[in-house]
Amino acid sequence: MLKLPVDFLNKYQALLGAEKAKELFTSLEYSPKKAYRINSLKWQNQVSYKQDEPILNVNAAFYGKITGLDPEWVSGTVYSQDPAAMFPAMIAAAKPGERVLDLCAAPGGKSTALGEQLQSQGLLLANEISRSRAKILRENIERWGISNALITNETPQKLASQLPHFFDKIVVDAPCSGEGMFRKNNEAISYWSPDYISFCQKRQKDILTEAVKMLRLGGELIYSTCTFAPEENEQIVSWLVTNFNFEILPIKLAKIAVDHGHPEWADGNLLLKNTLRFWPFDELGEGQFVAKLKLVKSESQLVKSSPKKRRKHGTNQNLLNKEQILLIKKVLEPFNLPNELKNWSKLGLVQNNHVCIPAFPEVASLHLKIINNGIDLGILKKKRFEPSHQLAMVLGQIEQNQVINLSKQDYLCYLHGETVRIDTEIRGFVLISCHNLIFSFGKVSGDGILKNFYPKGLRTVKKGLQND
Ligand SMILES: C[S@@+](CC[C@H](N)C(=O)[O-])C[C@H]1O[C@@H](n2cnc3c(N)ncnc32)[C@H](O)[C@@H]1O
Repeated sequence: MLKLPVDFLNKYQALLGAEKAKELFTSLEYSPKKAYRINSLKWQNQVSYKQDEPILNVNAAFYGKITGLDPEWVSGTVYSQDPAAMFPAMIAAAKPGERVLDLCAAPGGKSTALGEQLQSQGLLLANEISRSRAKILRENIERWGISNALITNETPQKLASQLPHFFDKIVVDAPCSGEGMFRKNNEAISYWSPDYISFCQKRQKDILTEAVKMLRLGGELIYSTCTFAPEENEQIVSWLVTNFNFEILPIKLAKIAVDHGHPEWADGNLLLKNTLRFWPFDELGEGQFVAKLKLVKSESQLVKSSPKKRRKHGTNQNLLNKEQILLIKKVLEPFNLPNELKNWSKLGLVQNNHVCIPAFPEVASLHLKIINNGIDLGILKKKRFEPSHQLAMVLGQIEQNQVINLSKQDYLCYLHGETVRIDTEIRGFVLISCHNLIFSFGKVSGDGILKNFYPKGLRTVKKGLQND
């Protein structure tokens, strides 16, 4: 049985009334319902998981449990996510060509969905303040096959100083007191106190103050948390409306009943009813709050509505020369290229022998900690080119011919970093799949040995294999 803090129990009894509060406390005792999304960027879309319980309103999302060793996950075909947490990105509804910022992005649940919505057109800036979490964010965005993401490891303040009025949409999935996580992660209970809620509220205001600076006039801000606390939800939205020129937009959901924001828990603004509240007792997932706001015009903001002119610096990045193009072409020739790769020879830039197609070329003149910019194509070595893991994941978006499909046994050995013996006429770089889901590059030598190109940092430990 969960040991909930007395202040927490009293607070929600007062807010919800005894009966609803009891429903809430009881629901926190149940196991969370697992769910996953299928990646529409990947052509296969063939997954072995059951798809008979869809999450209404969210594209290609279903209740069900997936595991991190399955080819579906390793190939970036599915992403495990709490069902309610799928809604903020769905509500953001990014359109191809837009500039979208996911300001608090790791591990990447929202970013992967936003990248999918953009369909490789426009820009997704996925930012994460924590270095270690930014690394996980990169892995997830890479696995998903997204080619137009700039991944940064910055504070909101630093980003805002470089990119004023720049984005069409900004998602702030804010760090919060995590009351919605209580049943998933009991540790969240130990952090809880009224003071912690105040601390979170202050941090949310700080983050949002910077987010607003980066939004263009008419742009949309999607604010979400996974907590129930009105201080971090309705009261934050009221604060945004009072201090900046925001309008709270209605959110339409079909065929499901969710609770709405409670004006009486903030300043009484009736438009707070436009916001959404997912409670665990709704059985739509963990706790989640979502608001969609539009930055409407005001005289003061009109003055500074265009992106800041940037000084040109030497970027130290060069276009590909003829010799480099030939080396890369030799490797890419056997593969079918998705649209965003078709102009690689013109768009590719080289820096310290690394070749990339930047999602945001101008970023070189900014002062930001960049984790990845667009597609890392690979690395130029002495008279040869070695393709990157990210390239394999982007190529996996469309049907390929130069593929070796491994048995489940060989697949598990490959994930562990072993070389595998295979019977094939193909030589050189190949895409590697299991259940026809592409998850890596490999290289076949003359004696039928498949050299392992699965990145060392992603390899599984032997223990995982034995348990399978
Ligand atoms: C709720 S999580 C984001 C989850 C993510 N959007 C997803 O869907 O996978 C909040 C993130 O905010 C980050 N964060 C913490 N403090 C922050 C701050 N002061 N400014 C910006 N981000 C912060 C945390 O490291 C964490 O990764």
